[in-house]
Amino acid sequence: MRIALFGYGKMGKMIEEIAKSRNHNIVAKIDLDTTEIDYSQIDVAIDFSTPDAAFGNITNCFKKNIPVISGTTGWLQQYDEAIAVCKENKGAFIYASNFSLGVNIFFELNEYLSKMMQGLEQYTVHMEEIHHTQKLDAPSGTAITLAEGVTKNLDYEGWTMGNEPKKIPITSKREGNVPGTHSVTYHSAVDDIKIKHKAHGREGFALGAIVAAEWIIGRTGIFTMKDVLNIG
Ligand SMILES: NC(=O)C1=CN([C@@H]2O[C@H](COP(=O)(O)OP(=O)(O)OC[C@H]3O[C@@H](n4cnc5c(N)ncnc54)[C@H](O)[C@@H]3O)[C@@H](O)[C@H]2O)C=CC1
Ligand SMILES: O=C(O)C1=N[C@H](C(=O)O)C[C@H](O)C1
Repeated sequence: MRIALFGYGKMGKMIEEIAKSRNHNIVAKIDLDTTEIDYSQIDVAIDFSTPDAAFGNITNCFKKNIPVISGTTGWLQQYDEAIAVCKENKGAFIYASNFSLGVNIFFELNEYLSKMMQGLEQYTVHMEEIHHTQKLDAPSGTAITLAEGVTKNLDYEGWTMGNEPKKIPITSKREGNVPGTHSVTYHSAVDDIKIKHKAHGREGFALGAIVAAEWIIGRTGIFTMKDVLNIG
């Protein structure tokens, strides 16, 4: 597979390492200093860039009929617009707030637990995410996906980083080099029920993105990691 990396930062470099170990070719590393892109050499684009850059990178690829895997978080206010461009160009797209197998299992567990909590009014839910200090967005994309999973089953109206009624509170912490830790806690007067995922590094995110890129070749449409991993 001939892969173009949009964003050659921490994730771009990790994806390069894992892609090479699976015999793929990195044909372009696009970052801030890139002046020209030869789209004709690209089988699939993998975007781990920045909230400001993602939409342009992704939609330019759709216009060149290149399938896109996007892991960049913090740009989803433009998601629907990106989907429209993808459909116009009969493109292929996977966005995931988190590509790791472990977190995708955790997403399923979170939805299952929230279903079990239906009708148990004595419990309130809150979430915490901890990441490295260079992270640009808050809360994390993964925490937002977790909150969306809970609102499918419980009577909350979205999430808040403050203290708004009826919304799921999310606490974001930025510490050292933490790759990504997420927890969901149900609190009552007598106990807490807590589920937690802790990444030990970025390898899991990068491997998931490569597996998604391998999977999307030859397909047309908008997909999720559920389709790729066949879980849930
Ligand atoms: N979905 C997932 O599984 C994961 C998502 N992420 C997300 O991926 C994104 C990148 O994360 P990191 O690699 O840790 O960040 P990073 O800051 O190390 O790398 C981002 C790179 O994008 C570059 N960039 C800026 N403007 C660009 C443009 N116009 N075109 C191409 N590149 C451009 C920056 O110069 C930088 O090198 C973040 O949004 C992060 O939240 C990170 C890990 C896992
Ligand atoms: O910025 C990061 O590092 C990460 N971002 C993603 C997110 O916002 O959820 C995924 C992972 O937690 C690492």
